[in-house]
Amino acid sequence: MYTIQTLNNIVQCGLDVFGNQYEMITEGEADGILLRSFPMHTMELPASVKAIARAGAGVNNIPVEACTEKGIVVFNTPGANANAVKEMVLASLLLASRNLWDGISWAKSLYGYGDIVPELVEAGKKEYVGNEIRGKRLGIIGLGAIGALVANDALALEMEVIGYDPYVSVETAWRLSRQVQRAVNLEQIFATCDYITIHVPLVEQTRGLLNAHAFRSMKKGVRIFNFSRGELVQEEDLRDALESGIVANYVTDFPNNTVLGMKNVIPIPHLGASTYESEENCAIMAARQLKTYLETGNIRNSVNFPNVELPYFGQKRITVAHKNVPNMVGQMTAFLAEHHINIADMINRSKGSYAYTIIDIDNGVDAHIKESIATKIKNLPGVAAVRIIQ
Ligand SMILES: NC(=O)C1=CN([C@@H]2O[C@H](COP(=O)(O)OP(=O)(O)OC[C@H]3O[C@@H](n4cnc5c(N)ncnc54)[C@H](O)[C@@H]3O)[C@@H](O)[C@H]2O)C=CC1
Ligand SMILES: O=C(O)CCC(=O)C(=O)O
Repeated sequence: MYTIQTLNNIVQCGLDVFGNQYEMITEGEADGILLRSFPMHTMELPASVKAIARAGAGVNNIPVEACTEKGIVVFNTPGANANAVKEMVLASLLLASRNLWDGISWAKSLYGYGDIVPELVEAGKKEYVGNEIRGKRLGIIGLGAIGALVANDALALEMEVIGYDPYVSVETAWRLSRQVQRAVNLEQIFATCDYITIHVPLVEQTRGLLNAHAFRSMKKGVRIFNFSRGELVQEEDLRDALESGIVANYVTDFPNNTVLGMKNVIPIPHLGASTYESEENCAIMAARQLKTYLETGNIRNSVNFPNVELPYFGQKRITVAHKNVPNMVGQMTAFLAEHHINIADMINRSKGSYAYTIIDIDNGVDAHIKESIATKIKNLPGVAAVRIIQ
């Protein structure tokens, strides 16, 4: 029996993945945590927690580094909500270009004028003339799951597309149309684009990516779209750029009180991933990854540990989350050798400064011996967490 704590509303089809061997709780000690945008940074993590699954892409709401040190595996759901965000970006391109936000607000304000409303509409519509997006240049910062989808569809809308992503993955590169131009630096995007959309994670390196320096390099009248995270944009610098007209519109999925007070901001209440389809995709994927990890120790789509999969058929298994330093595996297997325990299968993978090892042992080993070996491994310097799965 495992316990899962949910920190946000998770759609039922995701919860159904767990089945009757799981207890779902909203408070208390759990083996796994399932969440969306709940801010976990100030939360006390019980020692019982083995894994955290984010039903979504961004993990800036989770204390990933602290989790890694404790051997807690953090998962996200890459690509599961990318189409939802892409569609929102496409809608926003038109929303901002055609002055739809102001035009619709004005049209609604005509309620009560009676029969002259059509006349007022025709007389007033000249205030809301916009631009077409065909032939305009779109700059995409971050060509991951979302950025790549936006790039390909913007080409289909006959935009010229240029992307910047120094870390683009091979899979994404394969999915990208060859017509997407490659920027070698951000300046190339800033200096030449009519529209700029950001699709990068919020990390220290990207915080304040759009700042005074960036705005100064941009074409006057550029329209900016932020469906990634509010903190990627330096707010006070944005205010100046909006006031001076360098930025014609800022469409953001992350409104706060400061940004709401700025002119030409189009605020959207974090609806990028809010489609029934994407909520289901994310919840199911997150739940499956969490369940698989708890039951088999196999890791798929973790942001802090490597992908590690060894087929599991109910055999005895030891899993170890540890630092990526020499002789870790040697020391672990030495403990098994001391007790004459045969290793049936084994795998070790690393990701950055951490690694993860799965050791399958022959059946028939006494429980107390397994516990004693697990304790010895746990006490090795550099080991963050040990589990025995049986
Ligand atoms: N508004 C919403 O509801 C949603 C927001 N998001 C946000 O969008 C972000 C991106 O999501 P995905 O495309 O699914 O993630 P992803 O991980 O597939 O793509 C991110 C891309 O950014 C690139 N990158 C990282 N640092 C960069 C830098 N300094 N300069 C240029 N490129 C850089 C990476 O190489 C990667 O290709 C998420 O981290 C999240 O914050 C994601 C889903 C929903
Ligand atoms: O769960 C949500 O609606 C937010 C999605 C999001 O921001 C993400 O996946 O990074």
